[in-house]
This record gives sequence, C-alpha cells and structure tokens, in this order.
Amino acid sequence: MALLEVEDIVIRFGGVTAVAGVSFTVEERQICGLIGPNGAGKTTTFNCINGIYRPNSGRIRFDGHDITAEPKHRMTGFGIGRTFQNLALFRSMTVRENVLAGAHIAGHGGFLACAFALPQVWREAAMVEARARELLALLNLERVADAPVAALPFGWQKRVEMARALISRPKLLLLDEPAGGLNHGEVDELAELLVEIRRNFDLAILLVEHHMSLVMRVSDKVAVLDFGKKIADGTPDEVRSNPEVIRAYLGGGDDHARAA
Ligand SMILES: Nc1ncnc2c1ncn2[C@@H]1O[C@H](COP(=O)(O)OP(=O)(O)OP(=O)(O)O)[C@@H](O)[C@H]1O
Repeated sequence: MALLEVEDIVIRFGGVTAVAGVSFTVEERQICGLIGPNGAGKTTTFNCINGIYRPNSGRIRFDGHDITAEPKHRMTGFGIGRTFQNLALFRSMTVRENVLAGAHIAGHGGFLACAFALPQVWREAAMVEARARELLALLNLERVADAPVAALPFGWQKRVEMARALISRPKLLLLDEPAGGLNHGEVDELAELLVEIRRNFDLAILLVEHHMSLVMRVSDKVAVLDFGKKIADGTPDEVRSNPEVIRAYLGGGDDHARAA
C-alpha cells in the first residue's frame, strides 16, 4: 500500500471544475513532484490533501487512514507536515521559537499534565528542544537561532518554515512552491537540502513547484496536471519526453516550464 493514495478526486468552485478526477500515489520515502501549467489544479489538489478543501468526490488515504473528510488541524497528528507558498511564520518571534511552535501544535501532553508539570511533560520538552537543535543545525540556522524571523532574508525564512514542519516528524512533507522567490544558488542549495531531509528523516515529500529543473533533479516520480486532469505520471525522464506534457507546456505559456 502506498503512503498517500489520491483516488479520483473532483473539486468544484461554483461552475469551475478545478480538479476533474485526479489519482496518484506517493510511496514511503519517495520524492514526488506535482507540476503543470498555471491553473492546472496543483494548489487545489495540494489543499485537498492537507485538509483545507474537501473534495466533492473521490478519496484520499494516508498511512492506512481515510483522511478525505479530515480537517486541516488534524493533519499533523496523522503525520503530514506542510509549508506555505507565502510563508506563515510568527514574524516577531525568534527562529528557535518558530521551530518550537511546530512541536507545540503536535504536543501530546494534555492540559492537566502540563498544569501539574508532570515528568512526561519535562521529558517531552527536553526531546523537543533536542530536535529543534538538530533541525537548526541541519538547516544551517544555528547562527540565527535567536534572531527574530522577520530580520532574515526570504530564503532563510523558508528554511525556518521547513524546520517548523519537520519538528513534528512527519511521514509526508508537503511543500508548496519552495523555490518561489529564491535565486539560482539558493535553488541549488534547496535541491541538496530536500535530498538530505529525505535521507535524515526517512520521509516522503510531495513537491508542488514551477521550477522545473529543481523538480526534475530531486523527484523520483512526477505527476503532471493540465486543466484539472492528470496527463502524465512517471520518472522525470518519462515525463520530460511525454508528447502530451510537451504540448501542455508549449501551449500553456508558462515561462518556467518553457525554460526547462
Ligand atoms: N477558491 C477558488 N474559487 C474559484 N476558482 C478557483 C479557486 N481556486 C482555484 N480556482 C480555479 O481552479 C483552477 C485551478 O487552480 P489552481 O490554483 O489549483 O491551479 P495551479 O495549478 O495551482 O495554478 P498556479 O500554478 O497558477 O498556482 C483555476 O482555474 C483557478 O482559477
């Protein structure tokens, strides 16, 4: 059984069918790219997987659970972490505090355990602190750990968001356009980082991204959407040479894709 199974999902907004029967899977420890020209339905599909939208029909299974109708606040508990296209950090808090906030969302100590400061709460807090240190080192954020997040360049803030998602130890990390706003060198660093994150945390990654060279470099497989339908699904090489994919991009006017 695959880790994530998206099965024939349909999502409509009034008269617009944004996603028209899309199916794909993500296996454990797989990096899967989800690409397509503008308006293809990538973000809508992504937001269905993380519980922001509920599909009109179809099913989503994750790690043996049917999560189709689960609300977004339960996704961390299921083992799904995410980052946002336009960042959703606590800007006046420090880097370390932002990373720790990700763990508090996933915390298991109940209200009474916390109120009475039971040993399990101390143990959990120590474990979370250790994980935060490990993540700050891995993401090269140690030097700025105590700086307010708002003072950092955009590319660094993106790494903080990634660390915050990783602290709850997700089995699947959903990344929405992580390369958006990054320069060439930063995209190269991101590619290396994604592969390292997969290796270190033994997790799968679903990557919605316009930056084609990044997707092709890091993905084990790529699913391609166009006008709300999946038109291809395969290895980067298979997808790159698929005539329907080439047609979708050449006719779609997508600059990033054309550049690939
Ligand atoms: N909330 C909404 N209300 C109405 N229509 C929407 C809504 N969200 C998306 N759509 C429409 O659904 C279609 C798919 O949009 P979506 O944002 O999922 O595409 P995308 O592949 O992520 O595009 P992009 O690469 O430009 O972000 C588009 O026609 C879009 O206009």
